[in-house]
Amino acid sequence: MSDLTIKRRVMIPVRAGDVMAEFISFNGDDSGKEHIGIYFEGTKEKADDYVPLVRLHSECLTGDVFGSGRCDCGEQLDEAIDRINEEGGYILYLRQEGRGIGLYAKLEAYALQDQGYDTYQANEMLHLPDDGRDFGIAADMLKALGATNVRLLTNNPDKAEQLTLNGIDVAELVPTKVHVNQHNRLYLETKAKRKFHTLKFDPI
Ligand SMILES: Nc1nc2c(ncn2[C@@H]2O[C@H](COP(=O)(O)OP(=O)(O)OP(=O)(O)O)[C@@H](O)[C@H]2O)c(=O)[nH]1
Ligand SMILES: [Zn+2]
Repeated sequence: MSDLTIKRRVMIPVRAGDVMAEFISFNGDDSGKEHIGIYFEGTKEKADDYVPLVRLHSECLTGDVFGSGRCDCGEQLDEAIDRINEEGGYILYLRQEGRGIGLYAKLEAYALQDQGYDTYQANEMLHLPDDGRDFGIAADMLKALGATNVRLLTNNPDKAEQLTLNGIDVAELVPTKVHVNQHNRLYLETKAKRKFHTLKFDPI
């Protein structure tokens, strides 16, 4: 049973005012992480069998804020805003930087990747989990929001599995586009190879 409740909903015009988004804080998360829910009403008319489109987005300061080419996070966040603003639903912005190891440790991992280790090996070299995220908190947030039946925007099967195990019905898996460039190709290929992300690549 989830102990999370909604604390506050505040409307914020994002994308220079082009998109209205409601930022939602929660009571009851003792991690102190300040995970945030973001609701988009949707610009498209909703069908009778409408199910909200949901993106669980793990924080990535380098990608989300600075548009780093080493990963695909910034592009995926933009894509999620575009699609969810159109269809209606939620982005859960989870403060799980570096797949849960934190920003400083992610920079250590990047330094090891520059020496030839892959993204998961680099975490292991630092004696850290290759993916330290727990999506149970996302399930609790969805329950607090009353969104227990969702369409999930992801290529990561682990997100759907963890939501399902925690009582959320994932009605559909909606893949994101593959945002590949010369810097992040190995990062993306490694996700597909090691963690079974559903990514189909075209040659650059
Ligand atoms: N440790 C580590 N974390 C990374 C690296 N590159 C990106 N990340 C983190 O990986 C996370 C990516 O999160 P998401 O985009 O939500 O999820 P995903 O698991 O890639 O799955 P999708 O839903 O398919 O995008 C962010 O927290 C990034 O900071 C890396 O090389 N090492
Ligand atoms: Zn990133």
